[in-house]
Parts: sequence; C-alpha cells; structure tokens
Amino acid sequence: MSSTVDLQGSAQPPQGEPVIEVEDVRRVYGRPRSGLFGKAASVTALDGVSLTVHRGEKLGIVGESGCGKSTLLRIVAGLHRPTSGRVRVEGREVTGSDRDLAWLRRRLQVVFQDPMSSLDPRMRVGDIIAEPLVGLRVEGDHRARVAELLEAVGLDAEAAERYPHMFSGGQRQRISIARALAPRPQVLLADEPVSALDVSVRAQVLNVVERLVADLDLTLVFVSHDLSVVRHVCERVVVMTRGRIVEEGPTEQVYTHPRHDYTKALVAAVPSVRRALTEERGVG
Ligand SMILES: Nc1ncnc2c1ncn2[C@@H]1O[C@H](COP(=O)(O)OP(=O)(O)OP(=O)(O)O)[C@@H](O)[C@H]1O
Repeated sequence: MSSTVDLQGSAQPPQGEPVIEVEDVRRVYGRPRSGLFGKAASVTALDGVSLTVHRGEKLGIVGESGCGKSTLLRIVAGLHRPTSGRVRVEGREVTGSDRDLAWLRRRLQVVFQDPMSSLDPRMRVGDIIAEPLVGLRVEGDHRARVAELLEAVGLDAEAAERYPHMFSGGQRQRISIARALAPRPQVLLADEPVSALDVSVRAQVLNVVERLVADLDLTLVFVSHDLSVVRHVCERVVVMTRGRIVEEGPTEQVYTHPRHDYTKALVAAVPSVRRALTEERGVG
C-alpha cells in the first residue's frame, strides 16, 4: 500500500520518497508441543503485510493486542526475521546480518514500551545514551553529544552521572528517546512508548517525541493500541487485525469514516475518541 485513499476514493499519495517498504511479509512463530503427544502449534503473527512509509511521514499502526503490531515493527528494525516476504529501508534489504544491522542502526532506531527493562540498571545514564555511538563507532565528542541529547529531551546535564532507577518512568522514557536519537537516525520506530507510563506524564513524553520528530525532520512509525494517542501524533494510520492490514488512510478520515467493520468497532469502543469526533465533526 503506497498511497492513501480518501473518502471519495481519490488517491492521495503521501509526500516524500519511500523510506520503509514492507512487501508481503509473513511471520509464523512456532510453539512448543503441549505434552509428549501434543501437536506443535504455530501462530501466524503476520499474514501477508505490505506497507510503504514515506520520508517525513508520521504513521500510526493500531489494532488490538496480539494483532501483530510489535512483530511488524521488530521485523522492520531487523530484530526478527520474516518467515517470507521482504523489507527494505532506504531501498536496501533488511537481511539481519551484522553488517546490515550496523548500517540500519545509523538510520533507524527503536523506542520500546518499557523504559525500565530496556535500560541497563548497572550503567550510568550518560553511558547508556552513548552506547549506540560507541557500538556504531560514531566519531566525535560523545560527552558533548550526550549533554546535547539530555537537554533535547528536557533533562539536566547531571543526569548523565546517575543510574536509571533514580528516575521516574517518564524520565526513563526520555532517556530511551535520547539514546535512540544519539546516532542521528532519520527514522524512529516507537512501540507503545507511553503505554507503561502514568497517564499524568504520557502527554509530556508524547510532546517530547512530537517536538523532536518535527525539529529533526524524522520519519516516525508509532505503534499503539491507543487510538487517541495515535490521533494526536500521526497523520496517517494503518489498522491491523489478526496479522493483516485491513484499512489505511489519513487518521482523521479513518477515525471519522471507518470503512472496515473491524475499524468501526475499534473506534466505537473508545468513548474518548468517539466523543471528540462527535463534538468536532458531528459524527455519531
Ligand atoms: N516470540 C514469540 N513466540 C511465539 N509467539 C509470539 C512471539 N511474539 C509474538 N507472538 C504471538 O504473535 C502474535 C502477534 O504478537 P505481537 O506482539 O506482534 O502483537 P501486538 O499487536 O504487538 O500485541 P501486544 O500489543 O500485546 O504486544 C500473538 O499471537 C503473540 O502471542
């Protein structure tokens, strides 16, 4: 899917060249046998997913838990291999080889849901943020870069000397964002980046993401089960269920005029989104 379709059916190709191209990707996970004579079950997490993300786009991926959102993101990031199908980033195939991953990490970084488990508790924050710079052998003054990144995410420079457990959940996610941005990627993948946070700090962290994506002109892919968060951040959305994309388009259009029954149910199930749409657009 390389273009969006509006309500009247006229194609509106997103601006910018393709940065991520996902082509008919399937991913089947094996499950161990249940008992000695039980059958080995398998789960089809992705069942023929195709998707193009264009330079500078902010794309949301929504769907219920287990629909395959994280698997798709991890395959794009080279962390999982597809069972079949292909992924290209800036025209180069993501193969999972060490050489390709080093190339990919300079261009594309991931922020995960749980900042506690993704930050090494034994490392100082400054070393955590500098880790990708060291790993990718990025030249330059790493200390200065760390200070710049801490400021960019709204943390004091002294944070570099402290450890992750000394920070709140929201601050830890700011640290994760700083680390992801350290090697100056052009693409940021975010997997439920605020879902593990207290409601009171979600908006602040989302604002940090939005501001940095705008300032640095990043391409953003934002996975969330929370439709209102995606509405806030992303101009285009794809809707997934059971390992497939069933609908895509500009976020406002998909939310106000969902075409697929699954999207209709998804939108109807979120009172805050339904209320906002009703008030703003007179859509019931
Ligand atoms: N490592 C794994 N081994 C076996 N099955 C897996 C594995 N990872 C995911 N799955 C299964 O694949 C399906 C898709 O999972 P995935 O995590 O991609 O969905 P999701 O939409 O991101 O859900 P959630 O938001 O709950 O993480 C689910 O049925 C899940 O149980």
